[in-house]
This record gives sequence, structure tokens and C-alpha cells, in this order.
Amino acid sequence: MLLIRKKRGLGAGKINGPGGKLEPGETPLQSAIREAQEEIGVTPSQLEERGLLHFQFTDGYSLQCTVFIARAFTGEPIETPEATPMWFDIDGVPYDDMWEDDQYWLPQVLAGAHFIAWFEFDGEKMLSKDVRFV
Ligand SMILES: COc1nc(N)nc2c1ncn2[C@H]1C[C@H](O)[C@@H](COP(=O)(O)OP(=O)(O)OP(=O)(O)O)O1
Repeated sequence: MLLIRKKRGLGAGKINGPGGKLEPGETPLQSAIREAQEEIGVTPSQLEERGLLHFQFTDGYSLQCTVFIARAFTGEPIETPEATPMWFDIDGVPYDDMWEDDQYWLPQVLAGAHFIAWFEFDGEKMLSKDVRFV
């Protein structure tokens, strides 16, 4: 499984999937492909939309994320100023180095599930969770 170590921005230092904000007029799918290209130089394909994440931070910041998995890609993963690409076994996902919410939905997504979830965070600490598999 190809993930990244994020080098800057929200969650810098954590392992995550490539991702970021939508540009004007962009769909989540287009954004997912562009972010992977920008962050690690690969073009993902065979993408499947698997979930919707809602994050509310206690300082008022909130974001909604669409989660995709990609079954293939073209290009060679490269390190960029934004991220370092990292390979992991499906059985060795490094949850201790990831956002706390991931352990509550990523295992099920890797097993084929679809989900919608709401999380409240105080900085990097998760305060509450509501995860529904659909
Ligand atoms: C709060 O919990 C989070 N959990 C998970 N799994 N992922 C998160 C969490 N908070 C943010 N993220 C992810 C979602 C996106 O992939 C990035 C968003 O980071 P940011 O808004 O800083 O976007 P950038 O990478 O800086 O994107 P641009 O290049 O578009 O500025 O983190």
C-alpha cells in the first residue's frame, strides 16, 4: 500500500494518503488524482470512492474529506517538498504514526467497506467519533 509521510501543512510528520484541498471547479476525484501527482509524482487510476470524513476542530476549523482507494498508478513515486512516498504491507499499516481517526475506518475500507464518519479533534487529540459503515 502506497502512503505518504506529509512534510508540511496540516498533519505534517504523519503518515497519510496523498490529499489536499479542492481547487475551484474541481471534483473530489479530480482533486485526488492531482494531489497524488503533485505530492509523489504518480497518477492513480481505478479509483474507488469509499467514504466521507467530517472533521470538526475545537478552534472552529472544520473540513470534509472524500476518501478514495486507487488500485493502480502510473509513474514512479518520488519525494517532493510536500511528501515522502512510503510502501507498507496491508497487514502493517502504521496507525501509531497516523491521525487517530484512521484506525476506526481504514481497516474496514481495506476490507471493502464504504463509510461516513464524524470526528471532533482538539489539535491532534480525538475527542469523539461517530463512524457508520453503509
Ligand atoms: C483530523 O484528522 C485527519 N485525519 C485524517 N485521516 N486525515 C486528515 C485529518 N485532517 C486532515 N487530514 C488530511 C486530509 C487531506 O489529505 C490533508 C489536508 O491537509 P491540508 O488541508 O493541510 O491540505 P494540504 O496538503 O496543505 O493541501 P493543499 O496542497 O491543497 O494546500 O490532510
